[in-house]
Amino acid sequence: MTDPVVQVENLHKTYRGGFHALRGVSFDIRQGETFALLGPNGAGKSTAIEILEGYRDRSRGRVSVLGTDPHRATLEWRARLGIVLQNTGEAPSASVRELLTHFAGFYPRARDVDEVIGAVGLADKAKTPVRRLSGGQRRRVDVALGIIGRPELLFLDEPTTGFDPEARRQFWDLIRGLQGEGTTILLTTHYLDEAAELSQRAAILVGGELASLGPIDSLGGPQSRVPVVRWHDGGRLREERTEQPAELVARLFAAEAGEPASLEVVRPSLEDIYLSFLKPSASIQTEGVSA
Ligand SMILES: Nc1ncnc2c1ncn2[C@@H]1O[C@H](COP(=O)(O)OP(=O)(O)OP(=O)(O)O)[C@@H](O)[C@H]1O
Repeated sequence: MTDPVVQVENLHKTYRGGFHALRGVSFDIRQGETFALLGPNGAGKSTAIEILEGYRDRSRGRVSVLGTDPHRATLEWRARLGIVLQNTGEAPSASVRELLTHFAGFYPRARDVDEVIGAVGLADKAKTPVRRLSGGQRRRVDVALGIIGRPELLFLDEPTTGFDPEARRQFWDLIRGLQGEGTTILLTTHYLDEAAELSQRAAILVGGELASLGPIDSLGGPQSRVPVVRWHDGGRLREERTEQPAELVARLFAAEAGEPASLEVVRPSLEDIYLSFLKPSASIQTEGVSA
C-alpha cells in the first residue's frame, strides 16, 4: 500500500493571543481518496487546511503532504497542489480564458484551458471579464483555477458556496471526473449531502478536536444510525429507536387497531449524525472506537 498523501499527527495550533484553535488532531488521507473535513464555523478547518497548504505555521505536531513537510514547501511541491480557497480576492478585469491561460503557464502539466472552462460550465462566458460574472460564476472560476494545474492533491474549501442547485450537481460530476483520474481531494463543506455524495471518509472537528473520524457511511458508529419511529399517542409525540422498525409499527398497529397517528420511520441522515456531535454531551469517537 502506498503512503498516505496527507499525514497529520497530534496537530496543535495556538494563535498569537493564546487561542488554541487545534488541539491534537490526527488523520491520514489516502491516495485517490476524497476526504471531508466537517465542523461548525470556527471549528478549526481552515486553520488545519492552511497548515497543510504551507500557508500557516503549526505550533506542534507532525504534518506530511505528498511526502513533504509543508513548512519546507518548494515551488515544485506547490505545483502538485490545487487550491480553492474560501475567500478569493478582487475579481480581475481579465476574461475567464485570459486568466486561466495565464495561470496554466505556471504549471508543467497544465490541463487544456478550454476543456477546464467547459468542465466548470463557463463555456459561454469564456470571453467575459471575471469581474462581470455573478458570484456563483466567479466561484466556478476559482474551481477552474484550482484544477488547471492537474493537481495530485486538491484542496476544496467550501467550493460550492453560492452555487445554484444545478451548478452544484455539475460540480459534483466534475469532482467525480477528477476522482476517476485518481486525484486525492480534501473537501470542507457545510453541505452534508455534498460530503456524503463525494467523500469516502470524513472527520468532524469540534472546537479544534476530532469528534469523529471514519468512513462517511459509518461516521458516528452503528448506534447513531438506528432508525427512529415517531407517532402521536393521544396528542403526545412518542419516539422510539429500534433496529426493527417494522416490528414496532406492526405492534402499534395491533394495539391501536389501526393506523398510529402521524406515523413516521426516520433513518438518521449524515446531517442528523453530524448535529448529534455538536451537542455539549457528545463524546469523542474515532474510526468506530469511542474514546
Ligand atoms: N489569525 C487568527 N488569529 C487568532 N485567531 C484566529 C485566527 N484565525 C482563526 N482564528 C480563530 O481560530 C478558530 C478556528 O478558525 P477557522 O477559520 O480555522 O475555523 P473554520 O472551521 O474554518 O470555520 P468556518 O467554517 O467558519 O470557515 C476560530 O475561533 C477563529 O476565530
